[in-house]
Amino acid sequence: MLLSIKNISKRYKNGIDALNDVSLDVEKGEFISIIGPSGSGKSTLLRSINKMIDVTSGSIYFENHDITNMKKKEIKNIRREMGMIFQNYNLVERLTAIENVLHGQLGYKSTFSSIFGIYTKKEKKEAFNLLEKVNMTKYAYQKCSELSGGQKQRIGIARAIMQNPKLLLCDEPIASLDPKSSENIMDYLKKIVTEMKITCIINLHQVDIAKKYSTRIIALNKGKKVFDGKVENLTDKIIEDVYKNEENE
Ligand SMILES: Nc1ncnc2c1ncn2[C@@H]1O[C@H](COP(=O)(O)OP(=O)(O)OP(=O)(O)O)[C@@H](O)[C@H]1O
Repeated sequence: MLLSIKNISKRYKNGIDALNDVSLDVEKGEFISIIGPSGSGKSTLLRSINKMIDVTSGSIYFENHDITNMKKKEIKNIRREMGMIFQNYNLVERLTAIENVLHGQLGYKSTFSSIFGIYTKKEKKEAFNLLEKVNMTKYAYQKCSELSGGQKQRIGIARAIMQNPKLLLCDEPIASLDPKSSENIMDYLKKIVTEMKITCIINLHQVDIAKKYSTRIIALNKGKKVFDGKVENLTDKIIEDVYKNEENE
């Protein structure tokens, strides 16, 4: 088991219950989409997994280690194992595409090497290989501020994979993209994680995309898990129920 979440709840300081007794087990190699209306707790769930926030109760196990109450130093080690892809890309805009991909290695470097951007030949080769996988080699030396959204997200994928993660967490990776670029990004993502056998959990607004690419879908509503199963079991009726109260949110 790669990840095991047992009965987690999250109450923010303002009293909002963002997660309510959520449990799930993730096996290696799964491609899981998390769907649900705005405010249902999707981002909170991902942020709990990579320890950006602490849960209020319950436990999280990563590779059978209890990571629920980890200290800061240990969290750094865990984060190396978990790549992140963001809606707003989180690239360093003034740096080139290849420099951003190399940044994926920062978690493994000494402070000295990271400050001076010192990378080995092997790391540079690996970064170029990844640029090739997302078909961005010809933009290697272009500043990220000059790239389109879809191109930026391709760099975001390469950077996350550069980190050599066991788990890839994607928080609305296509929410800022048009439908064509969205499919393009999902194609690259799916191809790379399948090829490299990386487990993937992805927050998505688009149910059709979730159905097309996932091996399993989890639906949240008001912080509760209301569906967890194979794509073929996610009926239109269930989808309707999951999103029923969205207009009231
Ligand atoms: N840092 C925070 N402090 C207080 N409340 C928060 C915080 N982050 C999220 N919330 C609240 O927790 C609930 C769940 O939010 P979350 O962002 O996890 O939902 P989501 O499903 O990812 O939504 P969206 O699809 O709109 O991104 C919402 O009611 C939100 O307002």
